[in-house]
Amino acid sequence: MAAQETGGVVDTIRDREIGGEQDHLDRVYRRLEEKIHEAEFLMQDAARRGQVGTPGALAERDAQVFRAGVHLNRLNSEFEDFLFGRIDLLRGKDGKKGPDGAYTSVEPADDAVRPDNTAEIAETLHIGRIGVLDADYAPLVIDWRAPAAAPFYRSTPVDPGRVVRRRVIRSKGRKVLGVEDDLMRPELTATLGGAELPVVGDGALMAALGQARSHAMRDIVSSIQAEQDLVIRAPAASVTYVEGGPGTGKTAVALHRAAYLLYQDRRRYAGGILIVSPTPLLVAYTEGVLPSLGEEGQVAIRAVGSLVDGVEATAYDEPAVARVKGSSRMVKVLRKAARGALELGDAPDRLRVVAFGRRVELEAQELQRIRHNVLGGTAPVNLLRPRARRLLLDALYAKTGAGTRHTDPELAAELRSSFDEDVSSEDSFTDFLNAWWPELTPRRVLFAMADDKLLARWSRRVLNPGEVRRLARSLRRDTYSVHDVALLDELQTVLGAPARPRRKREVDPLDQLTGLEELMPVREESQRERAERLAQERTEYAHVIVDEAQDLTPMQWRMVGRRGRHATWTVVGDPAQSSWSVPDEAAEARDEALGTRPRRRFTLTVNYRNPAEIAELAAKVLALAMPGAESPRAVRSTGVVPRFVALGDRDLAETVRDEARRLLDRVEGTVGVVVAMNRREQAARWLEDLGDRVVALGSLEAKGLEYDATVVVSPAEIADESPAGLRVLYVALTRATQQLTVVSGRRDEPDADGVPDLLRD
Ligand SMILES: Nc1ncnc2c1ncn2[C@@H]1O[C@H](COP(=O)(O)OP(=O)(O)OP(=O)(O)O)[C@@H](O)[C@H]1O
Repeated sequence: MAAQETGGVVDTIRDREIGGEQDHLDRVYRRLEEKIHEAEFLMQDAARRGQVGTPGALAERDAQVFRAGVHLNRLNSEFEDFLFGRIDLLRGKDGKKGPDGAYTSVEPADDAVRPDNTAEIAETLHIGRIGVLDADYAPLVIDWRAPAAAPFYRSTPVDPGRVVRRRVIRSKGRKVLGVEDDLMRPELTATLGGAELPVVGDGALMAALGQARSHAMRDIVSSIQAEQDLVIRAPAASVTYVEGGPGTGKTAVALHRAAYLLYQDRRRYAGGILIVSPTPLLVAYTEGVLPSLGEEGQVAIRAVGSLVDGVEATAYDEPAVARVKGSSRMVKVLRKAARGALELGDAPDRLRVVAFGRRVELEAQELQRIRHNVLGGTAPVNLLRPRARRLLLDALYAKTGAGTRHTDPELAAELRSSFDEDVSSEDSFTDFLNAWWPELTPRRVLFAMADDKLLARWSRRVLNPGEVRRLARSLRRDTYSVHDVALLDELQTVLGAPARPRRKREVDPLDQLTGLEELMPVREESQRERAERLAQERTEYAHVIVDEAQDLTPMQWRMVGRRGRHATWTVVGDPAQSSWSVPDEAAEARDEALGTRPRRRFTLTVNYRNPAEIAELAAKVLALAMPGAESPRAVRSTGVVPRFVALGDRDLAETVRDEARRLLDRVEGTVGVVVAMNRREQAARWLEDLGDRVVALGSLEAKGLEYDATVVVSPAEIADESPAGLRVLYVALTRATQQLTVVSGRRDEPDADGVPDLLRD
């Protein structure tokens, strides 16, 4: 027996407690199996009814297929740690139960604790990824998002509510591996079924934080902290605004909030949740979290460079160009360019048609006047084409003099309509219109802006000559940059989508039911097609979550704003990590995107990522980057101080390789090497043969990511990259969960210990 082998009383208690949880988990799985059989039976029954074919039977079949499909889909998903928590509670103030079968009151009854500080546990709840009721509707597992699960996250020794003991259960598949307890009321002697309530382990949070990191973020569902839980469960009305320093869990909280909102109101969020992330790397790092929480389908995680369909931009502009492209001054330039690009078609300078048997012409000046007239308003350029066509016909008709020849209005109207019909079917007219008022695409206009002379004309009094030159040059590249995407999106609005005949949707009887995104095996293919079509057609979302919001430029805010005009929002960010150099301008664009919706503000204060030793070093840069800003409190310390390395007589490549190799030997998980943006290709080559645990990153790509260990290469180079360089350096220094090495380049002026000038006291 394990208890005898190790010989400790503690281990005996631990084993007994693990055994108890194992019994519970076994009951849960037995119940899940029953539910799966039930669902399978329903599916078969539905299939039989389908053959009857009367309308009533078909409708009932659809409803049954739907319900059974939902069950099967949920139950068939194998979760690593399906059941992860438990709370033992005192009797509540009232005896009322909620829909999940648990008592609702948060506060204990006045007499729940006896005068001698003893109490009886009145209710035990197990918390898991989905809710499971037993055959008598008693809760076997409470969904982590249900109100009854909130005390699992909210209870603290200062404000324990009814919770006496909070337990995190670690399991793999069907086997319970361990338990970790926290006592919320250590002063109490509580009993459960007559026996004293035991306490095992020393805290689940620390165990989670110390684990090695991989290239995929893990969910934090078993260790969400109270201040984070308040954000996750904040009501969805209007704007939830969250600030917090590096590592305070903003990204994790945003993802868990998406899952929570879907649970709360699936029907409302069938309109889709959009999560905007700064880089494809962060998308890849975080996209597994929602599926692990049992949510897929309704949430789109998109990098800010991939928000426009058909474009996946990863290239970065040099800071001076990015500053122009991101600025709201571009709105004016783009409006002018969209109108100016009309003139670039190869239309002849006169329009000549044959009507009523003779030639009718419009001269260049007349055409110019018509164009000017049509463009008078602010309507989208492509949508003005029908108006341009009509004014051309008006002018041609006036030239024929036919309008004055007939006084009978009916006859005149008939004549006019046959004129319109004849002329507009003439090739000479349609060819002219196509060239003179071409259907413009955002790409075509942006391409036209790559011409210095044209751009100078369109940006007169908005951009200076140096800005024009740099912008035009950057647009001559053959790939789009991340900042170009917001320009393309703005142009789409300025141009308007050309009118297309609407595709008629086939009628789907299941449309009347909610939650269809939870796939049903029998209809899997058509459901997927439907989801894809919906995603393609979707240009607006019911809820928009912006991660790393401090980095959005004004033009990007406009782009994101258009996707959530009627949405509620969750905006998470940290001004101290902003890589955008004109924060006031971005704040203005953000306020415009969010409109006048009221904001509920939250601040996260605890750094769960960096050990205190690394956080302390980063705080020095924070003091330079944003004097007076407060660092979040690091929750743990490892005793390993950051290492400083100067080049000496070795070169940078060799030094960085050696340091990366050294860290690979010291940590189990990943190593990130952060360099200035213009060194990223070079750094990738340095690390080529060190395996896939190590990654080279440009400073801007490090956003939001984390590694067991990091090498930050030449702080001075990173800081000098742009006006926001110190804040970017702050980001780079806060990526490690265990160890940090700083390599100084020539520019860093390291002291005798290798500490670069920027990081000295
Ligand atoms: N309650 C928690 N329990 C366990 N781990 C947590 C908790 N909160 C945060 N973490 C972990 O801390 C790390 C940092 O979280 P996250 O990336 O969400 O922070 P962030 O505020 O977005 O950071 P940054 O601003 O630097 O991008 C992650 O590994 C996350 O899993």
